[in-house]
Amino acid sequence: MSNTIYLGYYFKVKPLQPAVEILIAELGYAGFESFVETEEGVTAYIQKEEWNETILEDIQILNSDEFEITFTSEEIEQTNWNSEWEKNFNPIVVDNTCSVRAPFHEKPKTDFDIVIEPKMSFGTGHHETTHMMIQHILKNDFTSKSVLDMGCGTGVLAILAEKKGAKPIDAIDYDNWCYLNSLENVERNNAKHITVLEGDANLLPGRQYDIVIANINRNILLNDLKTYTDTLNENGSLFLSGFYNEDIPIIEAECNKYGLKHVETLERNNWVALKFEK
Ligand SMILES: C[S@@+](CC[C@H](N)C(=O)[O-])C[C@H]1O[C@@H](n2cnc3c(N)ncnc32)[C@H](O)[C@@H]1O
Repeated sequence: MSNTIYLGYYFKVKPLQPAVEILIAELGYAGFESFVETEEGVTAYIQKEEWNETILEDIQILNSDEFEITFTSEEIEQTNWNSEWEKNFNPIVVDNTCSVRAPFHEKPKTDFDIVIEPKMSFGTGHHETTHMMIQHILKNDFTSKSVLDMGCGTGVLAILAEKKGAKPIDAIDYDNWCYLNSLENVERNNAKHITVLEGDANLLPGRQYDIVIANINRNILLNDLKTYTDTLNENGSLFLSGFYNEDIPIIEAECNKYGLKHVETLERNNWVALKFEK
């Protein structure tokens, strides 16, 4: 997947309405391509190659006496999953059973149909790890199981878990963008049993689940495995991905330390997704 350099602009707007709406409209005309509304205003992103010094001069509301608007900016490197998707154009179909598609795709004839607008969040099914986690969810019984989707990205796995009958479901991501994107996608898919939370493993003490799903990366998983295990009910299942075949021994050893048994492995292009049982 290609990475793109974006400029992120963090606008503080007083009073908030209707200024934020006008600002977003003007920024959109000026070439900014995604927006996240915040408590103080809006964060807007533009590709660096689209940027030129005069762009902000055309944003009339910035010179208005009615509103007080200040901003800071920074350069960030992001994968724009929407443009990856537009390049590929096809929905992702996993095992002829689950499709993950953008709103502009036609509805495929699959048992499970998930509509995602990923913006900058990870989780369209293009990536091997998401694909394999979808396969695990499809193959396992989620009916009436309580589920944690840790590192939810777009919320795609939590949404599929709900479609497979799981409830209640917590979907957690420490990234504000992913948190907001998951909220949008949960609503877009009419999911009723998913609570989206912004945060990390620190939110877990006191919560219990039948199934924990975490597609993150090797180091974060190793660091947080003990907390995931504590949060898992007896006889519960843990699905892990975000690492390579050669990482299996270290992940397995850490899981064994907490009494988890490795029961299944999926592999795609050297990426793996493992199932453990407590
Ligand atoms: C590889 S993506 C997976 C997204 C989605 N679950 C999927 O399977 O496609 C990993 C996600 O984990 C989030 N993440 C990374 N470290 C985290 C942490 N310590 N706690 C919570 N979320 C984290 C990232 O923001 C990212 O959205």
